[in-house]
Amino acid sequence: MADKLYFTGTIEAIFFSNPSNFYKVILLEVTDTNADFSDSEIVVNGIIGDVVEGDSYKFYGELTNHPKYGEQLKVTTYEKNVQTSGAGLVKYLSSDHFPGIGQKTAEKIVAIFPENTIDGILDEPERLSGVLTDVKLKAFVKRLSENHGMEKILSKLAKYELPSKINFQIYELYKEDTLEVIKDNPYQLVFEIKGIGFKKADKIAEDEGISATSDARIQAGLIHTVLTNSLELGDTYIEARDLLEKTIDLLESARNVEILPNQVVENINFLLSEGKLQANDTKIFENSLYFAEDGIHQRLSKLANRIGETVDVDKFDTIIQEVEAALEIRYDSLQKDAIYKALTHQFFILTGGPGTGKTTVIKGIIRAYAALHKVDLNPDNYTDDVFPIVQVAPTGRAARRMNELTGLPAATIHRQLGLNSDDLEDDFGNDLSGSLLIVDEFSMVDTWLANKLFAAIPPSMTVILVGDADQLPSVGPGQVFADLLKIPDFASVKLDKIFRQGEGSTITNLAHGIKDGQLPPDFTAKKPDRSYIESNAANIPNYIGQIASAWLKRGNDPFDLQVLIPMYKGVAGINHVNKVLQELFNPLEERLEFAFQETVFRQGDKVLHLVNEAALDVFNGDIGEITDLVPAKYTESKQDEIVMSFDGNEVIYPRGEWYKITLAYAMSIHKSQGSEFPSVIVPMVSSYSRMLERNLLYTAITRAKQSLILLGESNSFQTAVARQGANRKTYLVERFGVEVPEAEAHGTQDNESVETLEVVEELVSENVTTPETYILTEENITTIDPMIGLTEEDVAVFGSKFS
Ligand SMILES: Nc1ncnc2c1ncn2[C@@H]1O[C@H](COP(=O)(O)OP(=O)(O)OP(=O)(O)O)[C@@H](O)[C@H]1O
Repeated sequence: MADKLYFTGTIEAIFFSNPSNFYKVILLEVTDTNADFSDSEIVVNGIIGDVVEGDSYKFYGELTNHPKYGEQLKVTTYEKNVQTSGAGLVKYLSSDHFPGIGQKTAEKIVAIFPENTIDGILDEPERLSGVLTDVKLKAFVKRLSENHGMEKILSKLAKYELPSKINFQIYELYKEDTLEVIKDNPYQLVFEIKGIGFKKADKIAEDEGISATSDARIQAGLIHTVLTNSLELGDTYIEARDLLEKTIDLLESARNVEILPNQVVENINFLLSEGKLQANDTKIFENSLYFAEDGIHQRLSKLANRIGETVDVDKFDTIIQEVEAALEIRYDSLQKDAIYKALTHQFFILTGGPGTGKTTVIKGIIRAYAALHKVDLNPDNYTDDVFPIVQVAPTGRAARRMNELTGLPAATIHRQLGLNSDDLEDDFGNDLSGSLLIVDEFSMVDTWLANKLFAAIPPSMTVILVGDADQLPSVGPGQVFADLLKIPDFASVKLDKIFRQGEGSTITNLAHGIKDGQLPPDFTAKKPDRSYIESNAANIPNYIGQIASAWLKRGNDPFDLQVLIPMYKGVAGINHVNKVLQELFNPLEERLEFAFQETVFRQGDKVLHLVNEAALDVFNGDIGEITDLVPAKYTESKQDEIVMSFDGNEVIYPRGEWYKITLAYAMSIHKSQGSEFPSVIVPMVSSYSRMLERNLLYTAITRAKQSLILLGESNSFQTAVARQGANRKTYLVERFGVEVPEAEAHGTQDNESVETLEVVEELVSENVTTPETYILTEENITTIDPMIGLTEEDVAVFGSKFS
């Protein structure tokens, strides 16, 4: 094997340092290298620990050639380069690194450890007791291990072949105990280090000779199974029987060993007795989910038990008449009932499909509430006090829509609570202030977030949850909205009359049909606002390309056309369709583009934000536009940077943050929840297989505001409508003392979280045409198989409103 490529030298400057992941960009003055490299300096980048400017290091890695900045070293490992010669060592030990050690003392130290000086001191510091006082020796050894311990430990960690970023995380957590922890119980890593799963820890344990039937292994397998089961299926618990079976499966297949069920049961009991798992009868819960469900139960019980306001019927009638006059509308009796209940209960739930008047009712509730409580609805008049009406939604787009429709402030739940990150379990954020809370799109809120939200509600606040229970459940575990609707103690109204019908919308009717399990016989017929095109999976990208071309030809805004697809991979998957649409809507021309993983980003691209970033005011599901690409040499971060605008909010991400965005010409149906688009294309083909479910199709279709094209195989649409996703297993309803029929209480294995499937899909390579082999360019779009050519009429559905 060839020698590892290295560069030794002094750090001249640290250009960039990201404290959260140790990514650094460094300028190194080269003193030695085994590479064919003639410059005196090189830029070194990668995951690098605490290095000091002016000190000397040896970096190993590979040379990469940056088109603009030339050769750079991408670091895999590195070590501190301490001179081993006597004079160099004396100089080092008497340097500023070690206060209190002068040249004479340094010489004495080197005399005691002439060879392997640093390791020698660290291993046997007591040998220096004649040279340094106890106090000085302690301080010296501490400084020395701070300077060298990290590299030493990291170099030992290298044998486990974990990514260096994870090695740093491990070191950060355990410091000098790192190697001991890994040797004694590597399974601890599974629970404490993000990025280490059971299988990785198990591999380390095997290397360390830990028995495959050890209790530590079984316990780790159990906890892993309980949590992954919830993340994959969306359930908040697992039946003990299933836990036993799945854990034995995991433990036996990972290390080819027989695991005795009795031992697993003993360990379940042990974990329960230690409080590391929770149980209700035979239902076993991961701790955070158990306590979140319990928290929701306790908080809502208190809220719902509080007596609401009494409102005199005549007075209500007068108020409603005023509201109707102001909004120029006449509420029907169910809508009026909803407004009345909202005013007279501390906790109220409003549900209904698209176009049934949820927003219209919310507007009514706000106005009636303001009239009843003499609330000034002009937020500008509240300079000292908080505005009493708090509107929140789980996504940025949904919050913005609330704001547009009601004209009053609205924020994401994360922002309102001051939660900065998605994954800080214990971060409960701020308490809310105000007297009326309205939460829209509540079906998207998972068990964890619901608990945090309810925990923040002050006792006197009136709470209204709004949503559509027929949409997809939350991505995270639970089905809080659907569950709360089953609890008779809670006041709720289900709106079912479609009001949008009168406006010539057939999309709304189609959506209601699908929700009720019926695809109308005319679903393939051409309507003013929707059309249907039959296509197999392979032709989907071609059709989408043709529709998009026609869309452009008509002078429409590319951002108004949204493709919604259930899967990422495959020829008809999101990734491929995004490439097709990017080539069409935003071809490269003579401009710059930045490559990132499988994607390229260009100025003008439509991008989707994938995580919540409350500090920057961008959230999961937000759609933005790339407004500029700035090469590293012009940026302070010394990394390439992408500048984006999310509805006017400018966000700049250096390369290290690009995993938070992706192209958005096509996006997953899950990510589209809470958003609406003028025109939507929804493909459905049998290759989406298990994803085909009624609430998935329903959610996709209800995103379309003005026009919709259904594209695919009619039997796939039929399958989706027929397949009703099973209920998730949750214990929330029972906590309120409500009995749940057996059939409903048990979800089925089919109820696999689609989001998880999407993630799994990204990991498992499929035997399908890869996007690379199938990129459509502008030339070949026009030479698409004429058999599937679209007629003008086919695409007219998208043109009518603009032409
Ligand atoms: N009582 C009513 N009389 C007449 N029109 C109504 C009535 N209620 C609602 N509408 C109209 O129906 C349309 C849909 O109402 P709204 O937007 O409130 O429904 P929604 O349930 O919020 O729909 P979506 O969930 O699709 O946004 C609107 O144009 C609204 O003005």
